[in-house]
Amino acid sequence: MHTSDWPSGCNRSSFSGHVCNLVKPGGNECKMTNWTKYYTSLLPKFHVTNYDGRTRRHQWCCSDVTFHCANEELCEQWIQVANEQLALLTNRPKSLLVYINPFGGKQCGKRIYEQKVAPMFRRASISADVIVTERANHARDHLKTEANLDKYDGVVCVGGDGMFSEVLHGLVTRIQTDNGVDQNQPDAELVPCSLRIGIIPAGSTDCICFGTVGTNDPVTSALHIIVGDSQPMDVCSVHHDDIFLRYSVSLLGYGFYGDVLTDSERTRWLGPARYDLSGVKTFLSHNYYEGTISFLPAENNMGDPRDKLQCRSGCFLCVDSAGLLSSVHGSSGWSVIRAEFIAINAASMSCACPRSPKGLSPAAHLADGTTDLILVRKCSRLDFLRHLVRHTNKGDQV
Ligand SMILES: Nc1ncnc2c1ncn2[C@@H]1O[C@H](COP(=O)(O)OP(=O)(O)OP(=O)(O)O)[C@@H](O)[C@H]1O
Repeated sequence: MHTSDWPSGCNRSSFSGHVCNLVKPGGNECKMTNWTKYYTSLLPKFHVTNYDGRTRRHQWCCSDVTFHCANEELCEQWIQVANEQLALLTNRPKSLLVYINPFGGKQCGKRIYEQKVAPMFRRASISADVIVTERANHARDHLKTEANLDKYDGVVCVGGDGMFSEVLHGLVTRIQTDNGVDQNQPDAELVPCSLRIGIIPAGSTDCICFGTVGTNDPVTSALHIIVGDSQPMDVCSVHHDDIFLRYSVSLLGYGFYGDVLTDSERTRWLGPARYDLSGVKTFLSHNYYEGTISFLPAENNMGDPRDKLQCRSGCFLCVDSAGLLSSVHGSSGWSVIRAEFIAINAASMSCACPRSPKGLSPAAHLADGTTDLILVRKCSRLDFLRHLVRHTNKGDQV
């Protein structure tokens, strides 16, 4: 609504903060003799749409609620109280640093942000500093060295899993460097990061967004960010000979999935279809790898790979993630498996995505301090194909 539509006598400065619009009475609704103010806000009034589709169940959309008031004074009071209540919601971000990958997925990141997300942030009075990345690792390097993190309540990445990974690496590395923690030490205790990372899905798979929110919808993600939702996640570090390699929050894949991802990078120009092509090529090559896996079996954890409930934002088990992490012990010692493997996978979350709506490990928890190890030993192509097909349509992958 433009300011020219406001009723005369209505002073814009008195309606600052999260109160978004005041609109003049009009249309069929307004038959009152006194002039009436209509107050439309982005108070946390949204509703879950009643789609039946399997990916649309978790979709949120904005809903405007109009309050009718008989006199101006009362209306002013409502607005004041609404603003006061909104100011009390300290978990809502006020200032965000946004990185957009213009080349992720179908190369729509910039448009998605400008057309769908930015207007919602504006309505919610969130200020955003936007950086459109100019090269791979631009966001990571900026966060590591340059970004003034004190200015922000959170960092948002507009892109896919690769962009999320960049932001995660940049942020975690910056916090450790600032606090003198050596990431090369596998048992170093990392300093937690107070900034939250939001994801606006604009990539090819968007597995981390899908696995946490339940849908890949930019509007839903923007609303989660606006209302200050947060979800802790297990972050797993990968080291080789006391050298830190990288962090992973979703799938750590050696063998089949590692080969698919490596091959798909060569055909990035194909967009999301590159995963299908690389998947077929890698499947036909039927490579297997000899290896030794050593792992500490988790004990006392409450989740089970055959649990029916999928862990999402707000999971009761993952609420106390720090407590869970310290209570998960492998007291019975290391287990060792030596074999020939087609795939060695460690899933720290379900790894659900639109192609595999339940994911590689449907019941994996987002923040229970454990990872689900999925080992596929050397087997026939047909058996491996059966295993792959199970990911796309079965709740029970075992
Ligand atoms: N401006 C840029 N030019 C080239 N590459 C970029 C740029 N910005 C980011 N990248 C890189 O592009 C890679 C892929 O980006 P992103 O994850 O957003 O999309 P995607 O790979 O299509 O989606 P997904 O990871 O969900 O499959 C990231 O690893 C990131 O480092």
